[in-house]
Amino acid sequence: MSDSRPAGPPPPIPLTVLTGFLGAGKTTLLNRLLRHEALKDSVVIINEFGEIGLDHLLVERVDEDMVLLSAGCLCCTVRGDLIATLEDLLRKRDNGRIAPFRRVVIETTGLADPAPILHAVLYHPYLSMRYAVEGVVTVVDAVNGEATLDAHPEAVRQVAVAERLVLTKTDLVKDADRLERLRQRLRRLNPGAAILPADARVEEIVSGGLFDLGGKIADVAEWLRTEAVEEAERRSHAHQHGHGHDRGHDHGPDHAHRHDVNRHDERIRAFSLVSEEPIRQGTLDMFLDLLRSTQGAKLLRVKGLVALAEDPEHPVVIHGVQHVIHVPAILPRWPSDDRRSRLVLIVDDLEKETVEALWNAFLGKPQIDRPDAAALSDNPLSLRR
Ligand SMILES: Nc1nc2c(ncn2[C@@H]2O[C@H](COP(=O)(O)OP(=O)(O)OP(=O)(O)O)[C@@H](O)[C@H]2O)c(=O)[nH]1
Repeated sequence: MSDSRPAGPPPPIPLTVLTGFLGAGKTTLLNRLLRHEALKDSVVIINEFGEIGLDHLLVERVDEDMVLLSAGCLCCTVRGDLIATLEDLLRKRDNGRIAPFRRVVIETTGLADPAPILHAVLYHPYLSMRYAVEGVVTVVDAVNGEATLDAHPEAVRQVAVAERLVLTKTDLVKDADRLERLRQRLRRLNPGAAILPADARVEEIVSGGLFDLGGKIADVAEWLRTEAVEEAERRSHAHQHGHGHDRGHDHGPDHAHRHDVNRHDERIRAFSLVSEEPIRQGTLDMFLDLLRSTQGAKLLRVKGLVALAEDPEHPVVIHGVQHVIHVPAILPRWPSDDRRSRLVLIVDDLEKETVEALWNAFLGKPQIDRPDAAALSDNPLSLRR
């Protein structure tokens, strides 16, 4: 029997989460994004508490839950379950009841933690095949940003999990030092995220991630940004071991903050783990599994590019949020000459040494007074602090 349908699953649909604190400028940015050709056939999902002023955009009702935006995008409001909404969209798309949208943008409410939204997709066996979570874009208001970060841990987490940070309202801040202080704080919270101006090109804001608009692998090195994380680690390390003698150090306006461990964002840090040698699949799985099960709540974000010993030519992309670690893609080739396995972790109140000890133990790197991999797998609680 002949079957003319193309073999294999359809390419995954890129999904972007747009977040940012109340009034930061999410809707303003979204409106600009949706006017761009690249986002024309998008679906926008807005959760029920989102006070988004869509009236001027609406032209036509598609069904009771959806409206067609003038930009050629569909918009729906999540009243209940996000998973059900994402499934329903696929069903309607697959049976031709709605146009074959090319991207989903989820705009969260200002107080939302974006992690559960990423979980909903990454953890779901079917949705994780059909949607490609491209990442989180977090809008930060330059006027209120510092005060918001001080007062609201949700805002700190929104910054920490982002792939890209868009700084709005810089036109209202005349004090360049103040702006630089905010930028430095954002860089400390999430050194791997690009900080973009509010008028950045649309392609930079939505497509600098793991997947391009056609669902293909895009610039993974940019997505990972390990160099930025390593540089931030070096600076922080140099800072702790002598004041101001490293080249990157300055005693700028943020200096005093670095020693104030009571600030919520002092608990959040980013670091990288590197291996020069390819890693066996089983070892990687065990490491990630143990990390996830023992430290999941403290893992805000895990990203990585790993050379597997079984197939070193095709690096594996690791993508995780808290206790969910997902392997979305095996790349057809290395994105650059750097073929080291690299993991970038953004953690809340977790010491690098704890994770590094686990990593080294699994990779068989000898350490003083540390158990080896066998001891760890025999007693998975042995490294918990
Ligand atoms: N001056 C200036 N104003 C901006 C900028 N971006 C947004 N705004 C203004 O900030 C206000 C809030 O913007 P919104 O886009 O509604 O913010 P939001 O994050 O969607 O707000 P909520 O949905 O209530 O959380 C509006 O009055 C915007 O016009 C900017 O870059 N510069």
